[in-house]
Amino acid sequence: MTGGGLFNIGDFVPSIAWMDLQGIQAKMKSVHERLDEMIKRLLDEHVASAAEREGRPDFIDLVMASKLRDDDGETLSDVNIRALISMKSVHERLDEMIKRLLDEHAASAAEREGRPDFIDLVMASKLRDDDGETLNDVNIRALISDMFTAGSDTSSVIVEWALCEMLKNPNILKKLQSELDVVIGRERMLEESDIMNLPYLQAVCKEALRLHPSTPLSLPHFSAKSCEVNEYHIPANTRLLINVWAIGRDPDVWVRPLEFYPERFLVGEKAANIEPHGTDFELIPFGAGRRVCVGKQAGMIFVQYFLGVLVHAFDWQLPEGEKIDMKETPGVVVPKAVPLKAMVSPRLIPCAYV
Ligand code: HEM
Repeated sequence: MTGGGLFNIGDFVPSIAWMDLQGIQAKMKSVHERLDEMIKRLLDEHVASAAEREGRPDFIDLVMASKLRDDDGETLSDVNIRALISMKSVHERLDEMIKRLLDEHAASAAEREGRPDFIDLVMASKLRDDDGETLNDVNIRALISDMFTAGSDTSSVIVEWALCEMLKNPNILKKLQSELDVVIGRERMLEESDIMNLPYLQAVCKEALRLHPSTPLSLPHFSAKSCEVNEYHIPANTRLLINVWAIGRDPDVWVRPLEFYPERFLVGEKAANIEPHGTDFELIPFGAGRRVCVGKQAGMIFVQYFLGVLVHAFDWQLPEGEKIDMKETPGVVVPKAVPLKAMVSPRLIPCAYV
């Protein structure tokens, strides 16, 4: 999974792909060969134990049987079957984890009496079918799986970048902590409902998304047909990348573009009305248009909530002699090359942490 997300120059400049300059293709090939060997061994063991399953075929027996069937003219080859098993095992582990989470969630329903959370609402919608469409258990687990895969790293890298920017600019950190103290106080933790009363926290998060968008080249798009965009001709079947990172640093759009300056998003400033939801093209960390991130609202809440809690509940300091290295490391999501190391100390009353 990590290899699949690496930035492979050959994917973007196909004429030099054969050189495999970073050795990524060779590495991926060797990983696949090892996985394929392992699955071959598994399949051999499976064949050897066929007698034990007599009359109780499992998934692999059924897939193997389908290899022999070709009423629709399509059959699975040995390679297809091994690829299917490799993806299936990853999905099965994630699915098992989500099933356990849902069981735990159901067991603690009484504690949430009158305060339904996201899962309670999704589960309730399973029973509603006024528009003729309902979610089944598999749909719900897939939705939660999407939240884990598409929503975890994308949110956590922004929080880390924002903390680094603030540790480099302690006045911003102090200003944010004072806003949190005035609005929430020091006797309880931040709650999601506080976010709308915290304009400086919102501005800090937008500024982090501007300078450090989680997916700097968005996700690749593909032109099914040829089209014209802003007088540029885009041929059919072309892979398109949008440089969100460069748009966020464009000096024609942003005043002091390279500076971490959250105030630019406050009332009265030039960027006060710019929102990152895909309608203002100067700031599109979630993409825009038909394929805009479906989790953009959730993503904004995750980032604002996690950052807000961390900054409100703790004082942050760099260890003696530690310097922040702001280098990025390539990937679909761009984290810091050197993870942030910091020391935290509590700043709320002790019972607020329970
Ligand atoms: C700060 C957090 C997040 C960021 C920065 C982010 C960013 C993005 C971006 C740039 C895209 C591609 C948009 C395009 O193709 O133009 C995308 C797509 C997507 N995101 Fe997110 N995302 C975040 C959180 C989430 C969360 C929490 C979820 C799930 C609940 C999610 C689910 C998805 C899905 C399913 C797509 C594919 C949409 C499609 O192709 O139609 N994302 N995201």
